[in-house]
This record gives sequence, C-alpha cells and structure tokens, in this order.
Amino acid sequence: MISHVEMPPVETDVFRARLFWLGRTPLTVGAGYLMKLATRQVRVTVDRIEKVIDAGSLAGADQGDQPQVVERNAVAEVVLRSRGLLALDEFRDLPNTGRFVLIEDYDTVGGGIIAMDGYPDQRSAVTRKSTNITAVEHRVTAEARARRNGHTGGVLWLTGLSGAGKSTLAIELEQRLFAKGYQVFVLDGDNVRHGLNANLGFSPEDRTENIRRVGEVAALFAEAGFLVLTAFISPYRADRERARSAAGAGFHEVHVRADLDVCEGRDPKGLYAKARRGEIRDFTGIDAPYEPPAAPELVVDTGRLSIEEAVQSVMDYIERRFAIAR
Ligand SMILES: Nc1ncnc2c1ncn2[C@@H]1O[C@H](COP(=O)(O)OS(=O)(=O)O)[C@@H](OP(=O)(O)O)[C@H]1O
Ligand SMILES: Nc1ncnc2c1ncn2[C@@H]1O[C@H](COP(=O)(O)OP(=O)(O)O)[C@@H](O)[C@H]1O
Repeated sequence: MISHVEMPPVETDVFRARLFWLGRTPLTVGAGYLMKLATRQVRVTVDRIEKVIDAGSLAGADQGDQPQVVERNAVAEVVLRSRGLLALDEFRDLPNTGRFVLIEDYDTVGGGIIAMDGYPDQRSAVTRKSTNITAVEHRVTAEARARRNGHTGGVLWLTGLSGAGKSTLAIELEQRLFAKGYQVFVLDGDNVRHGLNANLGFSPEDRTENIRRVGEVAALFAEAGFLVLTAFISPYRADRERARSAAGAGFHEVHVRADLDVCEGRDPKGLYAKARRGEIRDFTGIDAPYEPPAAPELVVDTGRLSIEEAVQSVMDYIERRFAIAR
C-alpha cells in the first residue's frame, strides 16, 4: 500500500463505525457482512452495537445497555471486527477514504464512516525496526529446566476489568505456589507501570505498548522456566493474541470475570467513583472498551465465587497443566 509519510493509514482489526442501515433484515451482533472500502472488499463481523438512533424520530431506540439489532432506516454506532489487520483511514482525517459500504448477498445494506475512538492503531506493535539480527541458541533446554523445577515454564495471563480480582488472585496464587516449590513470579499492572512502563499512560496505543512489553517479558520469564502470573486489564483481544504468540504453547488465558456493576461496587481503589465524576478519563468499562476473551483457557467468575473458591479453581488448573513428575 502506498501512503503519504505524514498520514499513514491506521492498522487495526477492530474499529468503530457510525452507519445507516438499509437492509431488509436487521443488522445483528455476530453477523458477517462484506465491507467495501475504497477499492477493497473484506469480511467484517459485528462485535457490538453501542447505540441505535431511530432516523425518523431521532430518539434513542430503547434496547437497554446492549442493543442486539439495528432495524432498517436506523442509525447506529457499532464496533466491527475483521480477521486480519486492515489499513484504514479515519473519516475525520480523510473523509473520502474513511467511509464504507456494507454488502449482503450482492445488496447494499448499509453505509457508514470509520472512527477509532477507544481503539489503538496497532501499527507500532507489529512493526519491526531492527534488521541483521540472529538468534543465539541456548544449551540449557526447556526440558532440563522443567525437570529441575518440577514444572514447565509458562504464562497464566489474567485479564479482566479493574476490580475483577486479578491482583488478589495472582498474589495469593504466587504465595501458595512458591510454598509448594514453584518458580513463580507475578507481573502486575500497577507495579510494572512504576518502572519498565513508567513512560506509558492509558491511551489505546499506550495500553497496546504496555501489553506488548509485558507479553515479551512474560515470555522470557517462561523461557527461563518460571510460571508467570500476569495481572493486567489487557483490554484488547489483538494485544492478548500477540502475548500468546510471544509465549507459544505455554500461554494460558484466564478471564477473571465480574460484571461492571460488581467491579464498580467493589471499587477497591476508588477509581470508578473518580471516573464517574469525570476526574479520570478513558477508564476501562466506563469510557474505554474492554474486549472479553472469545475462547479463554479458563474463566474464573469472581462475581459468583468466593476468593478461596476462585484461587482453588486456578490452583487446580495450574497443577493439572504445569506440574511434572520428577
Ligand atoms: N484510565 C484507566 N483505566 C484503567 N485502569 C486505570 C486507569 N487509570 C489508572 N488505572 C489503574 O491502572 C491499572 C491498570 O493498569 P494495566 O496496566 O493493567 O492496564 S492496561 O492493561 O494497560 O489497560 C488499574 O489497576 P487494576 O485495578 O488492578 O486493574 C487501575 O488501578
Ligand atoms: N472471588 C473473588 N476473587 C477475587 N477478588 C474478590 C473476589 N470476591 C471479592 N473480591 C474483592 O474484589 C477486589 C478485587 O480487587 P483487585 O484484586 O485489585 O482487582 P484487579 O486487580 O482486577 O483490579 C478485592 O477487594 C477483593 O477482596
């Protein structure tokens, strides 16, 4: 793709669209459509419908917090997802190329404009700048490390909203696993942001870079034979998938799940209250997105389980997946 050096396209597999729906059958969450974008056609699926406005009355359609359909002639804000990375322009920067048409069974069923609010440009996370580099082979094998430690190295990647219980579980598990003889270490969002990632904030691109670095560090710890427990919100699916690729087969995604109102009710650091008062912007779950895992290896429902039950369920999982007979 050729682009102006000052105005390169955004690279992403998820984006927001404001669209006008013309289809005879409603647009639905999970449905797939062909998106015509300048000269390209790509398949996209509807990840979320954020808001629906009836074009006749201009009133918000009453579908609760999570609308599931957009009826004909309605205007909606939706989140669309593609399989691979797409190069896109935002409508506000480049109106001519920042718009698209949706097609279903050869019929035009909608048209809209692209916005990236809340979602990162993934360009820097996928760009390699170094060349002429050659990997050095270790002589200590992963098997030798595992034999000595009594368990394989790996990454248990905890993801979830603020207040879901990631740190509580990770810290408790670290102590219990250490007592059992595991080489174990917790990488926690709040701690890592004091050092390695002190130069990063909470913009979508900074969160992506935060998770990119942590994913690489966790993969190195795992290679060194450690069991790494990471406790980051890690709100974007693509970032977690990159962390998975960095660590390979030893990566296990754990969704620490609790509804937003449960997390907000706990509010252990008083941050939700600040976000509601407008003192913190771009707070996950309030005015910044969280993309739940589509197929995590484990779900821990901390809204239903006690801390002890939640710890035990992850502990059982770890013992099944990582322990080896010496
Ligand atoms: N805007 C905003 N949104 C979300 N969280 C915020 C924000 N500002 C500060 N904090 C505090 O930072 C912790 C999240 O850091 P992470 O590194 O895990 O975030 S991310 O993965 O990069 O999204 C998070 O910690 P946890 O509550 O443990 O999740 C908060 O304490
Ligand atoms: N089943 C549970 N698992 C984990 N934490 C729980 C659970 N039930 C209640 N909590 C409480 O929820 C809060 C979670 O906070 P924290 O661990 O800091 O979350 P996070 O790291 O995801 O932001 C703590 O105050 C904890 O005591």
